[in-house]
Amino acid sequence: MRVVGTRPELAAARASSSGTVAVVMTMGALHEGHAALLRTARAEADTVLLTIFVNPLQFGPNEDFDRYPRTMDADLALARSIGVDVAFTPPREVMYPHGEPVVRVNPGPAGELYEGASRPGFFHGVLTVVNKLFQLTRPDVAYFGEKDYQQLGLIRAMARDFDLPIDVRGVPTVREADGLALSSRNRYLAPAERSAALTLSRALRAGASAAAEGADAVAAGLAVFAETPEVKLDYLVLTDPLLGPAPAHGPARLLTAAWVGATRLIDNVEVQLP
Ligand SMILES: Nc1ncnc2c1ncn2[C@@H]1O[C@H](COP(=O)(O)OP(=O)(O)OP(=O)(O)O)[C@@H](O)[C@H]1O
Ligand SMILES: CC(C)(CO)[C@@H](O)C(=O)[O-]
Ligand code: BAL
Repeated sequence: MRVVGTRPELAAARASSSGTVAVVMTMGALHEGHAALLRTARAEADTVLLTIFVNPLQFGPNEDFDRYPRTMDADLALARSIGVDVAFTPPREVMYPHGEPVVRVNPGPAGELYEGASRPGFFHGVLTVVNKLFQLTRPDVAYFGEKDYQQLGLIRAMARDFDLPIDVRGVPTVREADGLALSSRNRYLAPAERSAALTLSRALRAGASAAAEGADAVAAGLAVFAETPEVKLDYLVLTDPLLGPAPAHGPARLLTAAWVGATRLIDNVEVQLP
């Protein structure tokens, strides 16, 4: 595996890549969710490129940029064990050589909902860095997790609307045995918070079961949140698979975000409306 941190090194590594090139973008602190993306890429593409960059542009002024976990040595060891070909680990000056970008990708109205409503500017920051990393890595295919479902949808929309010749593929959410969606931010949780964090996946499962029986998915999920008042619900919404209004029948998506102590977690599940 080649580890590169500059644009010329990345360009050289990219130029010598053969066949289908896949990219997996991350902010590091890799876990089995990231590993699933990398293994899928390894199985489906000839060259696998991993990017590790904690993007300051997508963090609000009071968010956790400074304390975001950074575990580079372990990340590179995991990537090596999966057979990643190139790891791009740019410092901030390499990604943003001219300082804060003046022009940013506008995520449109869907970027103002849910995560965008709670984290103003979040999707502008995400799509801007994803667009830059697409330009720098020029992949044929890119893998993103369904755990960040709204992010996946907006990246797909950006690829379509900006005519990017990139196949954006979603990978199902990897969970702990008890249902908690893996997330780098889980490592912030104290033991009691780790138990309370199960409220998110329990509420989503309750919502999905209720919906399958023709009952109200959101009401069923809210009932679960009500049992754990120490978990502060941000949103619990039923949408169509493209994040539009919930359909009357067929596939839908139930999305949630909540605060467990000082840690904000998100999760979502597919729901079938009879
Ligand atoms: N549990 C998971 N299952 C599948 N994909 C995941 C999972 N967690 C993260 N990913 C995906 O990995 C990629 C990189 O995500 P990121 O580095 O932000 O990790 P994260 O665990 O989501 O971190 P955070 O806790 O900061 O949200 C994204 O495409 C994200 O959707
Ligand atoms: C896509 C991403 C790497 C952009 O910084 C980030 O939002 C993430 O890790 O999901
Ligand atoms: N996992 C998406 C990136 C973020 O929450 O900042």
